Amino acid sequence: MQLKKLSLQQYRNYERMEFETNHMVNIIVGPNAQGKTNLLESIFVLALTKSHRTNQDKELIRWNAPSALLHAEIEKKYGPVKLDLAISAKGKKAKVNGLEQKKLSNFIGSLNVVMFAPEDLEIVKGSPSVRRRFLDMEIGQVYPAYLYDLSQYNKILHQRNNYLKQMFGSSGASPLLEVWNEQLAQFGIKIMKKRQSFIKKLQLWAEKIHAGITNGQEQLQIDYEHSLAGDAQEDDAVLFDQFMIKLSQVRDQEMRRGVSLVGPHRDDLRFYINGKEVQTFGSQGQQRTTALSLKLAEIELVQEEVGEYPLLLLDDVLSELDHYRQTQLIETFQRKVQTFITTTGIESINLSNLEDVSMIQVRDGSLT
Ligand SMILES: Nc1ncnc2c1ncn2[C@@H]1O[C@H](COP(=O)(O)OP(=O)(O)OP(=O)(O)O)[C@@H](O)[C@H]1O
Repeated sequence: MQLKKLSLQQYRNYERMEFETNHMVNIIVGPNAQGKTNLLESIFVLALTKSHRTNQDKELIRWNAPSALLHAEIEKKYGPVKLDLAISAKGKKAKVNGLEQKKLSNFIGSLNVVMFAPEDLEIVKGSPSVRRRFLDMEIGQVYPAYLYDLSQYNKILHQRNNYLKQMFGSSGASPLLEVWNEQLAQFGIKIMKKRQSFIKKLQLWAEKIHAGITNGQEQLQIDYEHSLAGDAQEDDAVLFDQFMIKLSQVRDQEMRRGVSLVGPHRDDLRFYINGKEVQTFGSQGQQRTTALSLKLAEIELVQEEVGEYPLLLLDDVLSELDHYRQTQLIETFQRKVQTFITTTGIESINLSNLEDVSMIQVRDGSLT
């Protein structure tokens, strides 16, 4: 798929902006704090209705403005698609080809993007919540129904935690807790199964791509860590039983602590290079390459699942890669994946291998 047109109104530092492109590689150049990341972020928001860098939607609206409007025209395999997203204090309104979508999950997936930004190093180095967010964002744009299950799970989890807090210190049977347990297990296993199958597919691509980037020197492995024993790909009935047994095992502990201790809200991912854990033993370069391999694997995975390549958004990361890795990246994707690259100076980018490039200058929320 290709982005042909993007217009923004009252979005971050853009009062009004229109941008058209027919190019596969689009380089967005400008000094710091001019709006380069804001522009990439707006494309990401049009894909997922959420920013990659904040959970606070109101930060996306230009200061002192009531709402932000985002519009994109995309060329897809089966024809053009127009997307509109309005963000205000009341919430979000989304339209596909002029038709309002009652559920945002019906809007998500119309545009697919893969963003690689400096903060993605946190997927490897940061806390488990960063990795869960990564999983949720990526799975959600390929299977929007996953987002519904996730929101149901989070609602049940929230209510169950409130109940555990009320029950704090008590012991004995609690029929209400049994009801929460069944619901938690029911939605919990849906999420775990989706995560497990996504990670298995991601692993296949990431391993291959990582070997390519490192000239065959490094083998990357991704492990899914979850609350239940064994493979989360088991039968629903088996997983349900395992979930319920685990809940009964931690019951006293949960009562004492007043929090839910079992379920996908405690999942994590582990990365290994040649058998050694990257988070603990990997160099800065290996951690960065691991994050890059994951993102590039996602591009292939989206293509496999959706039937079209997503857009690739590279926020200030190309200059961080050495010449060999820049060339690998560009040569792999430049003819098939429309790419948007931000940089403060084009001298840090190896332009010699690039084809079909457009250069856009950003100054204080305006493009030239
Ligand atoms: N809601 C908002 N309303 C108006 N301006 C905003 C809003 N949010 C952020 N900004 C402004 O946007 C600018 C930052 O833009 P952005 O993050 O896109 O910078 P950048 O060009 O990517 O810079 P860098 O090269 O430093 O990453 C800052 O000047 C910031 O004050």
